[in-house]
Amino acid sequence: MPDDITTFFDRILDVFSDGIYISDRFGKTIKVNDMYEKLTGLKKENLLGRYVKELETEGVYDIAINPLVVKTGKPQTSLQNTSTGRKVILNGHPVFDHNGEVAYVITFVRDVTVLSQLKEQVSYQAELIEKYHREARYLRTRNHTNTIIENPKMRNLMELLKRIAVTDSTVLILGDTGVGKDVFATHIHQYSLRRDEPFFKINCATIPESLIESELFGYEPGAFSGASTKGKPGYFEMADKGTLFLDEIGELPLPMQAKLLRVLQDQEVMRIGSTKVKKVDVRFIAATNRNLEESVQKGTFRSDLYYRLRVAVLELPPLRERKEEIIPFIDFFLDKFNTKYRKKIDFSPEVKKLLQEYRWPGNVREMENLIQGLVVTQDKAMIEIEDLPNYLLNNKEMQEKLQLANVINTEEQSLGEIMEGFEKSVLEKALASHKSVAKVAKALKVDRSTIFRKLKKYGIIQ
Ligand SMILES: Nc1ncnc2c1ncn2[C@@H]1O[C@H](COP(=O)(O)OP(=O)(O)OP(=O)(O)O)[C@@H](O)[C@H]1O
Repeated sequence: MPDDITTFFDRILDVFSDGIYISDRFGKTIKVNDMYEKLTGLKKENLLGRYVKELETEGVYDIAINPLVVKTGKPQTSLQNTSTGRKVILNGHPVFDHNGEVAYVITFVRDVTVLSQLKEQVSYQAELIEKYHREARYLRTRNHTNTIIENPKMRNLMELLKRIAVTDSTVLILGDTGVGKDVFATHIHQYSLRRDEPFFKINCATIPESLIESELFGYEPGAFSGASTKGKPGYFEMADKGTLFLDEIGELPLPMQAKLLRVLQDQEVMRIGSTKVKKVDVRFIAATNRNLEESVQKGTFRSDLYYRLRVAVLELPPLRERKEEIIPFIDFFLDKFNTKYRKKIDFSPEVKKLLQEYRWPGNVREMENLIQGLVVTQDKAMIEIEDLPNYLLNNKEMQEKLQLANVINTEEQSLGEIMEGFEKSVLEKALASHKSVAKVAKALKVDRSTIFRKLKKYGIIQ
């Protein structure tokens, strides 16, 4: 007996490479082709005669578009997750009766599991690229110095650094601007077990307050107006397995301090606009030139965060308190910039002496900039005091030190000559402030005739 048209119709449907699902205007399943079974893992006999709403309620699939097609009379598209874990794209079209009413809905179903996996992979790769971009950007801005100048005073600090580095604990680095907090943070990472993992730095003072949260936590696509449609991982996620250096932590706004504390404690982050919590494994190093204890008292820094951060503290003294490091630093930077600019410039002993006496309010950074400036701008082989920028010489304290530096010249003078020079400079200073021989004698507890004789001897009075 020849097959009837209905049987043929079924076979025709089975030829399609898309899944086909036909329901009537009430949502009752009328026809399902072979490909639909294959894509969804659902059997025809379990679907035919069943209502799509029922199937949706039972969780056979998560979304049905048929009711919307019936309601609007217009084609609809949607993404459906089937109970077998596949992702399919649905294209539902209305089929009208002679009254113009929707009689059937025919839905074409296409498997996009691979496509969506690819999409996920592409967005994962995009995140990786972003991460490497940021890392490269940071490395480019870093000075390529791996040297930490070590001398007996710094050795204790270096030993502490190495001991702390391997413990994986949070570190707080304290010190004035330019003392080398950044350099020390990098070294902690390099001496740690995470040395082959990423190292990121974020400066809490330079990121606008409104952006700090999204920079740290990242965001989901379209999480807020102005957010990228792709979404973005934050520094906490990007530094996963590695180290995150939070510079100028004292400038972090209070609401962010609370959120940071939670991350430090739980090692969990949630992107803005997401409901998913992500575990991260980050070692934190924080640095500040602020007195955090004072900030805690003033209420601008959370005490719980402060105590959580100060598990291990590295306190870097200002350069003026590390005097024995000044000459090694001068030699280090001279060598660095002479090599860089192909020059052979040196400093005279007087210049070196003067730089040892200088206060260095900008610490190592100030010295680095000074030496770079001199190497770049000077042509002579030996830099003398008069070649130094005025600000170094123009303050009273420096003038006095300079005077003293000129008095003490151990290379060419005997002890007697040095002492005489010193005595002369003390007497000049005393006479300038006390104005009379009698007062100088009284202040220095020496009789008047001795003072008078010495003032004459040194030519201070006639
Ligand atoms: N021990 C060191 N050896 C070599 N270079 C150093 C050392 N310490 C600091 N420097 C150099 O001095 C400059 C300032 O250092 P760094 O940026 O680490 O200071 P900082 O304390 O982090 O400053 P800020 O508080 O302003 O961020 C850098 O160019 C750095 O390379």
